[in-house]
Amino acid sequence: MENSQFQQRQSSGKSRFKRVCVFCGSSPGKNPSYRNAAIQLGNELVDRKIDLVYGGGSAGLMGLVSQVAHDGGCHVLGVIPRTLLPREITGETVGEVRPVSGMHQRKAEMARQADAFIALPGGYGTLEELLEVITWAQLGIHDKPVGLLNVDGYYNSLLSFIDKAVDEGFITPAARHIIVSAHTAHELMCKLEEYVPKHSGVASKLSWEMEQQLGYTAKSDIAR
Ligand SMILES: C/C(=C\CNc1ncnc2c1ncn2[C@@H]1O[C@H](COP(=O)(O)O)[C@@H](O)[C@H]1O)CO
Repeated sequence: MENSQFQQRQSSGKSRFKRVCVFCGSSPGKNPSYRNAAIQLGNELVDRKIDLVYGGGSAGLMGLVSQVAHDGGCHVLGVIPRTLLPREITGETVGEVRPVSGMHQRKAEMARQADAFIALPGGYGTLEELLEVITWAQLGIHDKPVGLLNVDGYYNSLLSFIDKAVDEGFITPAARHIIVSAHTAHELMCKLEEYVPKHSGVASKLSWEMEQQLGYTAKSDIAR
C-alpha cells in the first residue's frame, strides 16, 4: 500500500481490517503482563474500530479481550462448539454467539470471518489455532496477516524453534515471513496494517478438499 494511504488511515483511526480473530489463553496466565496485553489489544481494536472474532466465552485472556472490545463498541463474535456452549464450561460470551458443530468448524468459521489473526499468550489451544492459520497461509489457502503478540518474550522459544526449522531447511524464509511478531499490541497492529505477503502458496485458488469437508464450498470465503 502507498505510504500516504497508510498514514491517512492511521490518522483517521481507520484500519484495513474490518474484523480480527484473536487466539489466546483460556487461562489468564501467571504474569499480570499477559492480562495487560489482552486489555491493550482490546483497546487497539476499539481505537481502530475493528470487530473481534474469537473462541467465545469469558475464560482467561479470552474473556478480557472480548470484554474490552465489546465495552468499546466493537462487534464481538464468539464461535463456540455446541458441546462447550453450557455457561458453566466457557462462561458468558459478550456480543454475538455462533454455535458450530465442532472444533474444526470453529477454526474454519473464525478464519472465514477474519481479515487477520493475532495470537496472545496461551497454551495448546492457542498454539494449535496459530499454527493452523500459518500453515494455511503457507499453502495459499489465505493470505491474511498472522500476528504474534510476544508479551515479555513469552514466544521467544517458539520463534527460536521456527528459526531453527528455517536453518535446517524445513521452513522457507518466505514462509518464515508469514509470522509478524511484536512485543506490544500497538506495535503489532501497526506492523499488521503494513504487512504484504511474500510467500507463494503452493496451491492457491484451488477448491480445497479441507474447505469442502468443513462445509465451506465457496472458494474465496477463507481466502478473501
Ligand atoms: C473446556 C474448558 C474450559 C473452556 N475452554 C475454552 N473455552 C473457549 N475456547 C477455548 C477453550 N479452550 C480452548 N479454546 C480455544 O483455544 C484457545 C485457547 O486454548 P488454550 O489451550 O487455553 O490456549 C482459544 O483461542 C479458543 O479458541 C474446561 O477445560
